[in-house]
Amino acid sequence: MIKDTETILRIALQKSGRLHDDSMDLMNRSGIKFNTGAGRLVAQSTGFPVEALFLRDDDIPQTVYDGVADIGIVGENEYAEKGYELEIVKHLNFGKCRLSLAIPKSEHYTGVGWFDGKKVATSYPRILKKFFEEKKIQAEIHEIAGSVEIAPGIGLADAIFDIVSSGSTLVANSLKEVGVVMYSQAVVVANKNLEPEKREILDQMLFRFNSVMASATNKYVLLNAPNERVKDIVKILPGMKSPTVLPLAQEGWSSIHSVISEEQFWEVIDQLKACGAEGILIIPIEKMIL
Ligand SMILES: Nc1ncnc2c1ncn2[C@@H]1O[C@H](COP(=O)(O)OP(=O)(O)OP(=O)(O)O)[C@@H](O)[C@H]1O
Ligand SMILES: O=P(O)(O)OC[C@H]1O[C@H](OP(=O)(O)OP(=O)(O)O)[C@H](O)[C@@H]1O
Ligand SMILES: [Mg+2]
Repeated sequence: MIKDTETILRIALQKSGRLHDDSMDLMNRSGIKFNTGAGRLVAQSTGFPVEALFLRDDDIPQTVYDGVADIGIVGENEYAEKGYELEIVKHLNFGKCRLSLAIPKSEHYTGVGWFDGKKVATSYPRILKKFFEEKKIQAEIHEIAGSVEIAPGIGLADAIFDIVSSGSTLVANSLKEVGVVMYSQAVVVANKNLEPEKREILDQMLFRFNSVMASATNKYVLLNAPNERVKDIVKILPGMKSPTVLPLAQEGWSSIHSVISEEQFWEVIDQLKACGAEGILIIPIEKMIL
């Protein structure tokens, strides 16, 4: 239970952009709602001791490091680029992308040595510098804040190092991806010296995040089967503990209930049907307490 305390946990969230909606959605589904108004940069939560600071994602790592915010939600790419030592307390499974090297489509790529003597435009100079040092590549790194993908086309650089997700930005700019340097997703980062009361609020928040995230990837399965096939079906459907088996009004038949990950479900559906399962229903789960 949340103690009657004055302590408030401050969380830095992206003000607008790729991570904003998913971050707010996760907080909302965790029962942490903010009384935000248009353009507000600070917002209190109703019913949970949390205050949000809405910032540009570039500023989140330092804000958490300095202790102005206690925790933050930011891409691993931005965290790695800024280089402040923070604790990654949770991977959030959204904002998934990679930081990649890309060159003009017409170029013949000969391996990482291609970059020797070349000029590479990026918003992630620190990560790229480290990568080139490790590979012993002498390249010029040209830092730009945005629209990196147009740099080769306008003669500003020979290549780029930028975020790739679907790859459509690269295709639209006649570039091709030639190497992935890091994979990234949104993470919760925390200041390394959180006081115990704040750590307790953080743990309660992470418990809620875990419940919400588990419910998103799991489904409740209901199906009917002849009694003599129940044993075989139970073997296929492990469930959280073990499936629930209830008698149907119709003699000789049972209803089987279980929880299964969506991925697993597509793998076992044919086996279930082969075992005589009928009337299979897949139902979304609102929250899942692990
Ligand atoms: N196409 C994408 N697919 C998935 N995740 C992405 C994509 N582009 C960016 N991200 C992730 O979202 C983060 C924020 O991206 P966004 O484009 O909103 O950044 P920004 O323009 O620097 O925003 P800000 O105005 O806050 O500085 C990135 O650092 C990365 O972790
Ligand atoms: O591989 P893709 O799916 O095309 O995604 C990659 C693009 O997504 C991001 O930009 P965003 O669309 O967020 O716009 P921005 O340049 O304004 O940040 C990123 O900076 C890339 O340009
Ligand atoms: Mg930014």
